[in-house]
Amino acid sequence: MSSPILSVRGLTRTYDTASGGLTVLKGVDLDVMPGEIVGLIGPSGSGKSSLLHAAGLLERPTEGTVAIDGEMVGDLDERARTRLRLSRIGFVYQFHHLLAEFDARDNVALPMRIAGMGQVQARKQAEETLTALGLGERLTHQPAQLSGGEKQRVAIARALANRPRLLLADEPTGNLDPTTSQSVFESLRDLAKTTGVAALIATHNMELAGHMDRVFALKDGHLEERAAQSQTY
Ligand SMILES: Nc1ncnc2c1ncn2[C@@H]1O[C@H](COP(=O)(O)OP(=O)(O)OP(=O)(O)O)[C@@H](O)[C@H]1O
Repeated sequence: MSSPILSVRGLTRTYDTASGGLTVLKGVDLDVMPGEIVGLIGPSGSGKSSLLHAAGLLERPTEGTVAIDGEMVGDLDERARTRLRLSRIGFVYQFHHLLAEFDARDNVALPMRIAGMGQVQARKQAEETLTALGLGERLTHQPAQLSGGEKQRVAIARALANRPRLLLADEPTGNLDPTTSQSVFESLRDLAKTTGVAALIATHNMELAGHMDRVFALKDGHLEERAAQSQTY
C-alpha cells in the first residue's frame, strides 16, 4: 500500500477582511495518492484556490497540517518551503504565463535552470516531457506560434518536466473549448499515470471532473466526496 503524496488534515483558512474574519476552509482533510487525479469542484468563492495555495506551500493555513510526500511542512522555514515547492510541486494555472520571447523548449527548461540544472539536462527533460504531451514537433515554436491548447500543454510540460511528486492545477483548461480541453486533460492524465505524479485539479468543468479518479466538492468550508459522474456541486 503506497503512501499519499499530499496529505492535508484539519486545514482551516481564515482571511482578515474589513468586516472581520472570513473562514473559507473549516477543517479540510484530504489525501491524494501517487498517480491519482483528484478533482476539486465548488462554486466561485468556495475556497478551491485557497486549498490549492495551502497545499502548494504558497500560503500558510490558519490551522491544520500539510504533508508533501510524507514530509510535514508546518515547521519548515520559508527557504525550506521554497526548496520543497521547487523540487516536488508543479503548478498549472488557467492562463499559461509562458514567456513570449522563449520557445516551447526553453519555457519548459527555464524553471529547471533556475533550480540549478545545467542547460543540456534541462533541455533534454523539457524535450522528453513536451514529446510525451504530443509537442515533439513544436519544440522551437514561440508561444505566438502555438494554438491555445498547445500553449496549455507547454504550461503542463513546464509544471511536470522537473518530475515533481504533486501537480496542482487551478482551472487548467478554463480558457479552452470543450474538445481541446478534453484532449489536454487526457494528455495530462496519461502523463500522471506513467510518472506516478499525484494531481489535484480545481475545475468548474463537470464533464472533465467526471473523468477524474475522485471528485470532491467544497461546500461551506468542508469537502464532500461526489460520485465522479455527478453534474452538480
Ligand atoms: N487574500 C484574501 N483576503 C480576503 N479574502 C480572500 C482572500 N483570498 C480569497 N479570499 C476570499 O475567500 C473566498 C474563497 O476564495 P478562493 O479564491 O479560494 O475561491 P475559489 O473557489 O477558488 O473561487 P473561483 O472559482 O472563483 O476561483 C472568496 O470569498 C474570496 O473573496
